[in-house]
Amino acid sequence: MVNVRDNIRNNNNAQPVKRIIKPILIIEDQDSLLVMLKQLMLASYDVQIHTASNYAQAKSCLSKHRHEYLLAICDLNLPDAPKGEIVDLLNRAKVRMITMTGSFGEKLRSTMIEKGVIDYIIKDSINAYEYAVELVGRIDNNAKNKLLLVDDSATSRAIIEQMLRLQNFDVLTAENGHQALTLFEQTPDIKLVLTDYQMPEMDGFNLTLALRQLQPKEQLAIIGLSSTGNSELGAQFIKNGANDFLTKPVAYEELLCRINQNISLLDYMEALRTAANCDFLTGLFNRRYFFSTGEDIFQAQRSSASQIAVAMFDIDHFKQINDTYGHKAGDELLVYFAQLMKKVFCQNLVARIGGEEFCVLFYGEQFAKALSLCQQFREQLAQTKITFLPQELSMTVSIGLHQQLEDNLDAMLKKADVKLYQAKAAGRNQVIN
Ligand SMILES: Nc1nc2c(ncn2[C@@H]2O[C@H](COP(=O)(O)OP(=O)(O)OP(=O)(O)O)[C@@H](O)[C@H]2O)c(=O)[nH]1
Repeated sequence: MVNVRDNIRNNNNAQPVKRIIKPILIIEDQDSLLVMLKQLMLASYDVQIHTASNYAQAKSCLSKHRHEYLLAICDLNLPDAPKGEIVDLLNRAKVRMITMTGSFGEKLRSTMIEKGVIDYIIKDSINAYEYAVELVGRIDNNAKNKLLLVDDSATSRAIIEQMLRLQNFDVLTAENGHQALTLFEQTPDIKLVLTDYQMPEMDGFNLTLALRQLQPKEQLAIIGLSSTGNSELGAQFIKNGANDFLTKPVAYEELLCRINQNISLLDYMEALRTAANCDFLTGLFNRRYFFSTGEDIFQAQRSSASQIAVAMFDIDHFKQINDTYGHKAGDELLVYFAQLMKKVFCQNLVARIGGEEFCVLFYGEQFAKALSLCQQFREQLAQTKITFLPQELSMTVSIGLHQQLEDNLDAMLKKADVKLYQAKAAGRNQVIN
């Protein structure tokens, strides 16, 4: 649990407000603290907050809403329940809780863990409240993270699963490596695998090796579980491709710290990948990604004697749109344009390769649809009115489509570019192929 240090943090109010769908219950008898916590929560999240100043009010809230709450943040000592009875009440209502108290003691700490609280926070500074607010966001976010727990011991599996569910993770379980692999292949969005070593059919090392064939360390975290007294095992797990390891029996706080750290690292890597490969304004792939991935697709299609087509798109008179309505309006139109591209060309490689220039690579079964999809996109765009108050704006696009295979992707793009300029010269708002 956390003993929060008293250092002053910069409050960055520029951060966007995150929406939390399920309401939160705050139980606190001191009005000033209740108001402060509520304000901190509302500054960070768009969330509905219910409040209670004592045990009786909390009971009344739970009787009406207990199935709805994401969690409760509760003061342990309430005027009408001074011995922490609120924890049992929340447990009976099956509502997850973060407890807050003015004192810290080892006995209290272990009691809180035994009673299944998410976290136990000492109210010693503003940081404690900020930590609680941050934790709420993480718990809400955890529902989006799929974890696979692999252990042949039903008891150990049940204990760890309960710890993970307490933190709101989406948990899948398997009894051995084979089962885990099958589940993983059916559920590609699993983010983290927690695996025991000794299991029948396929052990943790072989599972780790097999998973690494499917996903690299930057996209899937694997944490090995090794038994106490076998220090070799941890190192072997890492050598076989695991990101981390833990000793069994697993301590709740250590498990969560390791999982959170590994997930944060994956999220960070994902953000870096997005920043490197995607255009900031539209979210489409950028020029660099288009050329590297496009070249791989080109070579694969060529070696299998498959056909491939490339289309270049350029918005008509875009400078005029910027000059008349401003750069912000221009940006909005670019975002709309990109969204429509994602929708119409969803099965193809789409990228923004310049200011108002976009590219699509058609391959596989999509090759035959290239011309009709380009026509459909051009027509739909021309018919759309985009609201940019107080005006309604519209735009058209010229498209050059090249469908004959050339020596390389670059040569195909050059041919598509020539056709694009023919489309511009012929009066714009048309596809030349
Ligand atoms: N708003 C906005 N404008 C951009 C962005 N990137 C490029 N542009 C603008 O796109 C315009 C492109 O203008 P031109 O190359 O002259 O072409 P055009 O006006 O579209 O004319 P044609 O292509 O001949 O139909 C320029 O005014 C750029 O400033 C961007 O990210 N946002």
